[in-house]
Amino acid sequence: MLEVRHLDKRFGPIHVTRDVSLRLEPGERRVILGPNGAGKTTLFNLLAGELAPDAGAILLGGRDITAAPVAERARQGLARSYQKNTLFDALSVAENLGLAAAVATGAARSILRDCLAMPEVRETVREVAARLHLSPHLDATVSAVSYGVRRQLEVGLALATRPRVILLDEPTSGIGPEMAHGFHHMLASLPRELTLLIVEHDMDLAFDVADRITVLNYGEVVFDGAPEEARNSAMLKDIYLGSWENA
Ligand SMILES: Nc1ncnc2c1ncn2[C@@H]1O[C@H](COP(=O)(O)OP(=O)(O)OP(=O)(O)O)[C@@H](O)[C@H]1O
Repeated sequence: MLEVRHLDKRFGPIHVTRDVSLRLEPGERRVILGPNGAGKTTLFNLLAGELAPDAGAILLGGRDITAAPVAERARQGLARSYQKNTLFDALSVAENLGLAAAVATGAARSILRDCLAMPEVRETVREVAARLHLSPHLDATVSAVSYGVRRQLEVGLALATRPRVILLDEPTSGIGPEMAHGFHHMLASLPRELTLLIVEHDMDLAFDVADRITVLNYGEVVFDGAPEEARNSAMLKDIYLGSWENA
């Protein structure tokens, strides 16, 4: 569903993405792990089209999207969520979801109210809210909801575009460990038509959702395998010294 071939990126002298290759099957839940500065966010930026690689190729559903702009990738079913806040604070949860759904279908009008007046948008909002446990918060203004709900909504915005593949950049960052596990179980329960690629900092959380784990270190894939293999890998224990022991 998503394939990365020999991707390479440098920022001046810093070699941030080194010959990265990945292959995600349809419906797969893949977690990218790696210590600070390993190149996880850069890889996401390359996949989403926010950065251009120096070499390598990206294929979505077999089609080469390496040179496709962000909007074109989105049209082809690639969505991403960000670590940073991308929500409209003054709008309600439903309006945020509605806007994402309407923009994705090309149905957005100049007046926001129109979005939620459209039955197909309302249906998407209802469905996404139910999947992400946001239904009780739909009418709340975003500025009034908790940090955890905001993070759920960030994922909701990506889901509302009805993508085939979602890239989630540390969806649980800043959330306490108990809520983070709940969040990951919620991600794990998303429909299998969706392929998920999740950057996660915490190995323990990765085990909640991952079918397969890829570990980046200094921009390079140093591990690609099943979660049980990751759990038993001496090399990964070294890379993650400390945080791994706590996992
Ligand atoms: N635009 C840029 N210009 C120069 N260097 C950059 C740029 N973006 C990232 N880097 C460097 O590339 C390396 C990888 O950064 P990146 O943010 O991709 O890592 P990460 O694995 O996502 O880290 P974290 O877990 O801290 O978010 C870092 O050394 C960073 O300083």
